[in-house]
Amino acid sequence: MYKVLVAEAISDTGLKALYDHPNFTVDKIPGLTPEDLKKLIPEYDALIVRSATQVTEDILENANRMRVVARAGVGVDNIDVNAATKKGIIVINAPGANTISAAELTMAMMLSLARSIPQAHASTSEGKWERSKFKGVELYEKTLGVVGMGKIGTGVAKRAKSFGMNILGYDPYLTEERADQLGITKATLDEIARKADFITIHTPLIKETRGIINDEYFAKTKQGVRIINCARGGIIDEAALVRALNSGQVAGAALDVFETEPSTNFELLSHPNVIVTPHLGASTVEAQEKVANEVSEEIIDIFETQSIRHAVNMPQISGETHKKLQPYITVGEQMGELAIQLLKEAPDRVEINYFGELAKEDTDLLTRTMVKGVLSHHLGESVNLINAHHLLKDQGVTSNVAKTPKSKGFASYVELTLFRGEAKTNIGATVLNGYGARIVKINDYSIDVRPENFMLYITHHDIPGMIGRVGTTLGSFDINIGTMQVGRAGVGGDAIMVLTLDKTADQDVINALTELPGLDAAQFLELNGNIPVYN
Ligand SMILES: NC(=O)C1=CN([C@@H]2O[C@H](COP(=O)(O)OP(=O)(O)OC[C@H]3O[C@@H](n4cnc5c(N)ncnc54)[C@H](O)[C@@H]3O)[C@@H](O)[C@H]2O)C=CC1
Ligand SMILES: O=C(O)CCC(=O)C(=O)O
Repeated sequence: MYKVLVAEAISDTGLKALYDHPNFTVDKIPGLTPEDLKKLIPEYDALIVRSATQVTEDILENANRMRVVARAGVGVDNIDVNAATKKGIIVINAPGANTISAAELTMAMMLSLARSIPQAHASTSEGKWERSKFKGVELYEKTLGVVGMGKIGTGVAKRAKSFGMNILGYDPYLTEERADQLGITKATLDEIARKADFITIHTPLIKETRGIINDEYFAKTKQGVRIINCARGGIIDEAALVRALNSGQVAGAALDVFETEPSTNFELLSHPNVIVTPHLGASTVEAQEKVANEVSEEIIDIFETQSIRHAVNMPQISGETHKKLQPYITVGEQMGELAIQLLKEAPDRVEINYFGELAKEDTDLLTRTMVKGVLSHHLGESVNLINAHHLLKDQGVTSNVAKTPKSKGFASYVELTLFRGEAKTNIGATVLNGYGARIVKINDYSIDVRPENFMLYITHHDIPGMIGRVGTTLGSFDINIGTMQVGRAGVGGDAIMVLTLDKTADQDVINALTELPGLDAAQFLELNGNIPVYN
């Protein structure tokens, strides 16, 4: 049974997949104090939060069973992703599930700002009839600057276009082609300041965006600009915003998010030209069902099939790259497992060389897979694809990855070399079209082996009768040979034999083999075959 802690008010309908699953128990305990969460967390395999729970390093310190922290939403700034990575915990989110709700709230905020709807409502409900006080502006033919043209920014741009607005978009990833496609104009942040009547923020809160809208920026904006933030507090400097509102440089601000939440910045919250909501961007029935459903399904997949889709602390690769790497994933982990057994001790240096077509791809996932294979020999299940790089560094192992797009005998070829002082072992692999993955090099000998769970690695002299003697010896122990491959340096010289066996070979078998004339050493190799699947 996997235990999931839901630490916030998250849609039960969305969590249904988890509630109904026979392998999961769910405890929904919203409103835990940090101390209580820290006490409870060691019992759980997964944690689901929204934005109110701070998942800090201190809380994660005791999360020894935990494999997944799920953010039922987009922004993961309430989760210490680095601390999670160090502990090998996957952090997932639900990108896209609340895009429509956040975009619609932004439109509601913009219309409310343009027509002072909340202020007019407050006045009217007090019995006043202040028609001239609440004369607004149209959105039609106004310029909207969208800072951050990701999913929500794009959703806002599309909706604002239908109101007849001219859209300026700023995003480091926005291309001219994409802007043309959307019917908007690609702009800089300064161009938005100079030209926009409304500015809306849709970036994450990161080092680069913290305080990006500040005194200096307001000084460049059009007088009377209106500003909306339904992304994250802290992107707009609140003190600077109050100054700009007081001076009239900013005619109005609509804020769903704040530097600290719940906000106590009453100078801002109660400013007559400010509209505020308590972080409601994703608070719709639909978005809450979608985010909860998305993270529930993904948690089940991670535990049941090791399939990870939306990890924020994993390399994100395109579907196309994923398709090209997939055939190498299993053999990559096996290469690591074999190499560490052959080296017989922990490495102090790891080298990975990619050649040919593979070298043209983003191979980080495959590199992590190999490193995981190496490290799991000594570190067991505590190593995974999330913390593989981190643990390697932690163990004081240096690593180097080199890529040569020129092919090396095969269309694609990858070689893993482990070093320990003077000792070294290397394993090369490729994927043969239609035949699957093959180990094609071991310790500089050319070979052709399809890896299996039980293998035997023999070093010997290239003399007649060797293969027969090994076969007879294994037969005498009732061990069936699956495949047998021989590689040699030259006729009559040093050689290796790699066999796949139908069962394990114990020390008695190894002793019997090493007594054979011409046989130097025999080593039993085992693969665990704990191979993840990626969608
Ligand atoms: N108020 C609420 O309840 C909600 C708030 N959000 C917030 O909205 C943000 C955006 O969400 P999505 O659009 O789904 O994310 P997204 O990842 O699709 O888009 C973010 C965009 O910001 C861009 N960006 C990053 N740094 C930038 C910079 N310095 N200047 C300009 N653009 C920059 C990125 O390139 C990306 O295109 C989230 O990070 C989250 O914090 C999301 C959902 C609900
Ligand atoms: O859970 C929530 O309502 C907050 C949504 C949000 O801010 C996000 O998804 O980034």
